[in-house]
Amino acid sequence: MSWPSVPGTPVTTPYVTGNDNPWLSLLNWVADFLGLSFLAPLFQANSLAFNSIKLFLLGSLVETGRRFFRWVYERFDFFQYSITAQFDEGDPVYDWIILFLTEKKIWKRSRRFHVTARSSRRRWGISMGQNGNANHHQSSSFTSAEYVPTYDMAQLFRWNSYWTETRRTLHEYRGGPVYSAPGDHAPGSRKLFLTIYTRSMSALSSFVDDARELYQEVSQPHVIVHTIEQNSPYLHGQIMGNPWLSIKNKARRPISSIILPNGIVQSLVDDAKEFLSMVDWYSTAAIPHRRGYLLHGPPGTGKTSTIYALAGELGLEIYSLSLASGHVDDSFLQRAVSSIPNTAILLIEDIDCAFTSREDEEEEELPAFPGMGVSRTTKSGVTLSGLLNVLDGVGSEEGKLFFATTNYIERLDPALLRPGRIDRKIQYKLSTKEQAEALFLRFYPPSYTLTASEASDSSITSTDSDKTEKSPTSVIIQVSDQETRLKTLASEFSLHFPEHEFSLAELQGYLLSCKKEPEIAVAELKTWVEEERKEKEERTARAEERKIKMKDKKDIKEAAKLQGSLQRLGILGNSSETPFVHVNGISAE
Ligand SMILES: Nc1ncnc2c1ncn2[C@@H]1O[C@H](COP(=O)(O)OP(=O)(O)OP(=O)(O)O)[C@@H](O)[C@H]1O
Repeated sequence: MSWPSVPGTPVTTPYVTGNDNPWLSLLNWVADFLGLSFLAPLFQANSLAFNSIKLFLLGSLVETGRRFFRWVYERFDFFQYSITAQFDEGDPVYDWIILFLTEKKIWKRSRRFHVTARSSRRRWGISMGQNGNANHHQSSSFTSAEYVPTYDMAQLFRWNSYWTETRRTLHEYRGGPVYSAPGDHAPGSRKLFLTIYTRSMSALSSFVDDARELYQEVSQPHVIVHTIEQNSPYLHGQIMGNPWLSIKNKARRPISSIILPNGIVQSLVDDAKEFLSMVDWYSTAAIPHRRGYLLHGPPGTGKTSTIYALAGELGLEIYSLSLASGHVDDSFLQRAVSSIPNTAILLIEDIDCAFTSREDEEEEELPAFPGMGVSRTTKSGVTLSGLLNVLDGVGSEEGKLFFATTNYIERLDPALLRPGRIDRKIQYKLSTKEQAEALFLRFYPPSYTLTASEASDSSITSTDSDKTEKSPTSVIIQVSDQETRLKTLASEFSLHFPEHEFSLAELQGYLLSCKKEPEIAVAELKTWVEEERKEKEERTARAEERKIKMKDKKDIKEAAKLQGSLQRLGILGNSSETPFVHVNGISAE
């Protein structure tokens, strides 16, 4: 093969003619073309330079071809035979998919597991039975460990007759790669990639739908609570993204277990249900689709419990945020709220902690309710205007229920309380007699409670006669007798219970001390009340004492400041002549 000579270039005689070697001919021609014919002597057949250049050219050709095919593949649908989706941790869909993978036993080929003790934190792990069999969901075992597949290697499986592949990325954060289990707290974000080998987009959406349905089914007995951990790098602004990484499963609490007077709970449930069902009305009336509730009152009166029970009743997930941390600032709050999915509950507990005025700081040593002890003020990085912007902003719309709780409603700015931000305020009070009676009856269900004779016999060693089987009729008569007895005891209990003095949480604590013995609970109520009163009085006295001390310290500081100013102005003589400042027996120079 011979290559044409380049016009205008002197014809040189190649050191070796390329007649018998097309590569050599090509090289000589290229060298001539570029005016580098002086390199021709290097191009000898089988020389090192010749072979290297040949390899280089071959590699370049292959790489160019690969890039060209990739370019064509990416631009023309016809060649594409897979769909890849990315799911980011913190987003609810990520959880749906991880659960789905666990349920479909994709983990079976996994060779890496993150093993932890089982807790309320949700990880979608597998607990192994003694025989090595795996259960996917939370089993009742308290002690079992949880095996969470890391999904760090690509896993190929069949789903609905499609070949599907999943892979989780290894994320890097501060000097090194870190693997962590799904649903776990870890620095940095994790991503899950799902590839379905099909051209049909509907395959992906039905995969996600299947995963969502399974998630809803599995989550039903729980209320899911999303929180942000205190040491989260998201919180400290090191990483941007969805910060709701800590997820907890709480046992669902029936709404009927919340004991409040005057049908408050039912009216709250009706209100929230109506709100959720009126999306169209809100959009027609051009009103942002959100609703705010403030639950206020003494601690232990059931504010948080009401919100959790309501979330269970409505099937909503809770995104709970504390503004008390100094690390939460306006921009973080904005980011956190805007990454909450539509139709969810945003809960801010103890909202008063965020903004404490100077007067409040001085007042803070005073207990808000008798015997409550001193309140502590926590500084937050969130400003009132930052919070108002978030509540009014785009991220807070779209079916969001906003709940805030506080023990100090008087500390809240009126701007926060205006309708549109807080639409309903519900006051919680210390327990009434009716609440105490209802709690008593809830505490002693007839089937769990010892009959009077059993209670008195409980100390006697059991004999064979105890084990004699009772007929069903006698059991029914016993249970109904027991009910009557418990009702009588409950009304006696409420008769001796002092109204509006104790919270239901306090009463619950007392009843827990005599779990199965209602008679004892009634008999010892008076003693408990007296002891509690004494303790509360002591606590209040201590708080008062502390308050007086604080006030004195403040007065001394101010007096010393005034004295200094007077000295500087020459109104008082030098320090040796200066009288001491005395306040309540405490003195300062
Ligand atoms: N009204 C109530 N109905 C049923 N249980 C209640 C009620 N009030 C308190 N409890 C019980 O007392 C405990 C504490 O209640 P909860 O945390 O809801 O009080 P809270 O008002 O939110 O307190 P805090 O203001 O300190 O956050 C819970 O275990 C709950 O079961």
